[in-house]
Amino acid sequence: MKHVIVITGATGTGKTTVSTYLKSKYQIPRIITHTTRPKRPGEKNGVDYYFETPESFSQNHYLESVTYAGYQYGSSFEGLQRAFEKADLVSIVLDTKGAETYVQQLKEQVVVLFLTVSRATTLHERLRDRGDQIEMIKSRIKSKEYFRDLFLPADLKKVAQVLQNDDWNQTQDKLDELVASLQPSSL
Ligand SMILES: Nc1nc2c(ncn2[C@@H]2O[C@H](COP(=O)(O)OP(=O)(O)O)[C@@H](O)[C@H]2O)c(=O)[nH]1
Ligand SMILES: Nc1ncnc2c1ncn2[C@@H]1O[C@H](COP(=O)(O)OP(=O)(O)O)[C@@H](O)[C@H]1O
Repeated sequence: MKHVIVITGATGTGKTTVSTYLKSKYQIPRIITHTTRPKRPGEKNGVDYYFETPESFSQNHYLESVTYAGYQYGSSFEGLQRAFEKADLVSIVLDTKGAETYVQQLKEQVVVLFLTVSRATTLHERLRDRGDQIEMIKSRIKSKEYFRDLFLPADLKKVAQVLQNDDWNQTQDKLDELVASLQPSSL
């Protein structure tokens, strides 16, 4: 059976870093999602996201879509299919609302990884160090979606694995264990 690792949690907890690690170490492709958010420096269309206008965003077929801090984000059926053509185990980075929908839609095909850090102020520092514009950081951390995603939603408690991403070396060890548990012989 094909599986999707859904990586979720608040902005700055390390979701993209985790998906990049899974891709580079284990060739686990990431489902590329669509957004109307402006590109950050260094981001590439078709690699980090499919960057859309509000008009082009509405043309795709979504398994789920959300508004997050004023921009639209959505994961298309085509994106999921493209990733499954490459591998039986793939990942996707979603807000917690998207993670809930993925669990409802794909059920036991989904493995949820909820990322946290022990101090929320660490997240602000990470966003600044990542090079996000100060105005973007301010509006992001004021958004209700940012606050919501600091906590694991009740309906994901039974299915999610919580990963505290304070120390990157420890996180890598935990990811290595997770991937080993998902190898075909263990499933
Ligand atoms: N539900 C849903 N969330 C998404 C999708 N694509 C990205 N996200 C989430 O949208 C939020 C904002 O993403 P982004 O602007 O890239 O900020 P970042 O989390 O700071 O890197 C994050 O929680 C992402 O995980 C999607 O297709 N669907
Ligand atoms: N364990 C960690 N320790 C220190 N910095 C980290 C750690 N994990 C990720 N980062 C850094 O924090 C920033 C935010 O990570 P990112 O993966 O972009 O988060 P998200 O996708 O959840 O918004 C990036 O600059 C990343 O390199």
